[in-house]
Amino acid sequence: MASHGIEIRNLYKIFGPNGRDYIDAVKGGISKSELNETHGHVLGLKDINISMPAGGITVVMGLSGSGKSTLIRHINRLIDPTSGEVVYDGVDVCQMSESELREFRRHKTAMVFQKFALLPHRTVLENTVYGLDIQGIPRSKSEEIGRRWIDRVGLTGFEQHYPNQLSGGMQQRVGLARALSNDADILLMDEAYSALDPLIRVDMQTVLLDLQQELKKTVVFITHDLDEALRLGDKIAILRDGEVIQQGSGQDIVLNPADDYISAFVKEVNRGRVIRVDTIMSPMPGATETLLLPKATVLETAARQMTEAGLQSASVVDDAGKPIGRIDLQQIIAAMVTPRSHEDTQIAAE
Ligand SMILES: Nc1ncnc2c1ncn2[C@@H]1O[C@H](COP(=O)(O)OP(=O)(O)OP(=O)(O)O)[C@@H](O)[C@H]1O
Repeated sequence: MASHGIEIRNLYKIFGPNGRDYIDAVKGGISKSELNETHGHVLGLKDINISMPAGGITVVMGLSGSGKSTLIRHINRLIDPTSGEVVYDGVDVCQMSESELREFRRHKTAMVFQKFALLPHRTVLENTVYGLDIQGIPRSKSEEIGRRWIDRVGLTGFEQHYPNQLSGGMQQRVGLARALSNDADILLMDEAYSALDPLIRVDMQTVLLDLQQELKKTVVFITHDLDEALRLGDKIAILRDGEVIQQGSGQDIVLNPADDYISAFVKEVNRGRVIRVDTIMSPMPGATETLLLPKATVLETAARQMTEAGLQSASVVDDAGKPIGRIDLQQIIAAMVTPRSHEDTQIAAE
């Protein structure tokens, strides 16, 4: 099944009985607090425009209350917009009839929740095939599908266990197996890993990245954690007070934060795990070095390989293996150090 992207266009959500009446005021720049205090309505989303690539992971990031859940719930229309479009495969989800929407939700989308939402009296296998049961797929067929996904998320041997016999990470694996078993193109993950312990969380990120290599679903992943966003996101959109304040690749965001708010977020990031060698190399056709690094290699990996090989420099090659540039350790170290902020420079000058 070919994946399709999701186009969010001019999406507004104003919570309250007469949301539409305040669209012009919101377009005119009324603040969230003024809309609430003066008119008793809550600005959920303001003019959201995001292209979510087919077969890629789009991460929506922001602090509590920034509008992440409101946004993801528009994609399967658990929330109706005040205005705007959510286009999937040429069709605006917001204009679908009840029956079209039911089909869309059932066959094109799957959700993974933070609290797993597993049924306590059902086994791992029964939970995994729950969606298939609802679709009326015969048990013999659904169990075959369910067992396959249980195996893919690393839970073989636990089919007959109940959720309370499993750790949090294992329960989330069941949540993922259940979501994958209906073969939906769109995977919606709302803070799916936020309740997990840090190491388990990184494990689950790896599970998703490994599966995604092959499945290439259109994934929308909500998080408030920048490290998670950078690890998972082919694209990241950062929300604040219902607005997108920056979107792009993790590297774009780390290298060119749009404002002080995002600068503060990215300050603590390990730049060596985000910045790629082709971003900082000196362009130079023709291999001059013995070590060849693929262009998407991140700086930390490049530095490790160069150090292990006892080399000061390497050639950077494109996807076809053709040399396109050269990089040395000095460049890598310079790029890995966070630039001084305006404040630091001022303190140093005093
Ligand atoms: N049904 C509702 N009625 C009124 N206001 C709402 C409703 N749902 C959400 N909001 C408001 O919309 C804004 C965005 O909320 P949302 O839950 O989408 O944020 P979030 O980024 O997902 O936060 P969190 O990380 O805490 O879940 C908040 O100000 C919230 O209070």
